[in-house]
Amino acid sequence: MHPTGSHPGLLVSIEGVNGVGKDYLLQHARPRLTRPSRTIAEFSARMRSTGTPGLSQQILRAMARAADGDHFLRGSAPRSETLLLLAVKTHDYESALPHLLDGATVVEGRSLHSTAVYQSLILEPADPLPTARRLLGLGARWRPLPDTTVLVTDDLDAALARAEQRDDKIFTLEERTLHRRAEELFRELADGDDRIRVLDRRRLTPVEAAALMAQWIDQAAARKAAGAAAVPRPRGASDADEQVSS
Ligand SMILES: Nc1ncnc2c1ncn2[C@@H]1O[C@H](COP(=O)(O)OP(=O)(O)OP(=O)(O)O)[C@@H](O)[C@H]1O
Ligand SMILES: Cc1cn([C@H]2C[C@H](O)[C@@H](COP(=O)(O)O)O2)c(=O)[nH]c1=O
Repeated sequence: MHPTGSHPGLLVSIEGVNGVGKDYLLQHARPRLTRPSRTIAEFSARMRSTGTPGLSQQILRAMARAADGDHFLRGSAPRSETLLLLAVKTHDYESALPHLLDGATVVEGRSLHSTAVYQSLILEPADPLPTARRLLGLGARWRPLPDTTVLVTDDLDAALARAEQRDDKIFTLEERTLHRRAEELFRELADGDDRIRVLDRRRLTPVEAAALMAQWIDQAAARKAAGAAAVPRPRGASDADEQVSS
């Protein structure tokens, strides 16, 4: 199987370390978008949500239990955990596909780049970049990479302080180191990849940052619409999903 991503809608991901403002900026950017959009929630929001858990929530909750609350979902089986996280992101795409086929913009709060970054740091801490690229390639065999990615960056201490305040918890030194390395690795993956645009909050007010995010998504959607040929909706594509919200 080789997914081509040949759906008329735009698949966007928002990436970046905890507390950088992915969710905050997206909430302010979405009302500015000129096309209808849907969102796929970040992992933590999904694990908190109530109601009947769907497949991805069940996987994430099982992983959180096995990891005994570890912030990065680290249990004792990092390879299996990596495959499970790739399965979650594949399931997210399958859930979003009906909307993408209808031409909607779907915004993923974290996508395959997050899985590649965090899991490569866990699997190969001494030299994560080649593993991160391999994991992106592996994920892309099962679902397309996003058409465009907005990597949000900020002063790391400021970002982590916001996450700590929001969650009423303090990161350990080891967690802070992992966050710092994740920030570096996100940037390394962005270097030379024209599908990733870096939104540096240090140079922008929140209003400007949200406006720029909306502008980039609109531009990418317009490019995609100009190039996309209509594709038939596959038989059996389901409208029922639990994490894609309008
Ligand atoms: N410009 C801002 N002004 C005020 N509060 C902000 C701003 N940006 C972010 N915040 C707040 O900081 C906290 C972290 O932001 P947010 O939840 O958007 O980060 P995130 O990147 O989605 O993090 P995570 O990956 O941990 O979910 C939130 O409580 C959010 O409301
Ligand atoms: C996708 C993904 C995420 N993580 C980590 C990254 C974060 O620290 C947490 C969840 O954060 P959220 O933004 O609040 O949802 O999980 C990971 O370790 N592996 C992954 O594949």
